[in-house]
Amino acid sequence: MNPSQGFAEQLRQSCITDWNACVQHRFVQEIFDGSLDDAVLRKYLVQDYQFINRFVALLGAAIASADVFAPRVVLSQFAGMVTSDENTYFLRSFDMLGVPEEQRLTPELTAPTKAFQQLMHEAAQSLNYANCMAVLAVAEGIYLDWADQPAKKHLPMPERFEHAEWIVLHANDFFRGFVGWLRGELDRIGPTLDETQKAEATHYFQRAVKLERQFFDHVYE
Ligand SMILES: Cc1ncc(CO)c(N)n1
Repeated sequence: MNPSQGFAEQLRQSCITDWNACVQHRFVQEIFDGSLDDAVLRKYLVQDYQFINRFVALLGAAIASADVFAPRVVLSQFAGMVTSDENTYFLRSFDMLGVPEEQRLTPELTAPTKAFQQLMHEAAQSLNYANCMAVLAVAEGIYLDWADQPAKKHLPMPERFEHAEWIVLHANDFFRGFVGWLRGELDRIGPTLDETQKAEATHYFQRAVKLERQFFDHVYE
């Protein structure tokens, strides 16, 4: 690892192949050009709603384990967005795609969804701020990087809200600010960690990046 980079960028560089595979994924190409198959989108959203469930619990653990008040405020405001605008996006998309109640609440979980839930559960249970922030920085950092990429900036938005809104939820000033803040927090806490804690947070980060890639891949299987 290159110590002249901050902790956040060192972590990202340590899994750059999988990170970039997510940013350039077929799912991303197809959501931007509106060609995403409804069956693929439906599988993705049904599984992702179960991801979000644990993700909000992980935000709670990060709020609980933060060292000072300021990060609790930022994380709480982000939790507010996920449980309002983002939650209603899922519900409106489920309505549009005709997803029944049982698929919204208790679908059969796929292997990547289960593994991601397990990872977030472990990070939350550790009640260790660095571990929680490592997983959050992956989940939100990859989503910012695919949704907000310069190459896509001048494309017209896809027509359907199920496509367009999923992009805009991850490419707006609030989200940019939040992800920049997450990266800054990792840079702030990285140098305070001993080698054991640093290795643990790194492991969480790397597992999360692998799972992000598997999650995108598996909606096409
Ligand atoms: C799998 C996955 N990773 C990250 C995000 C962004 O919150 C999401 N919605 N789903």
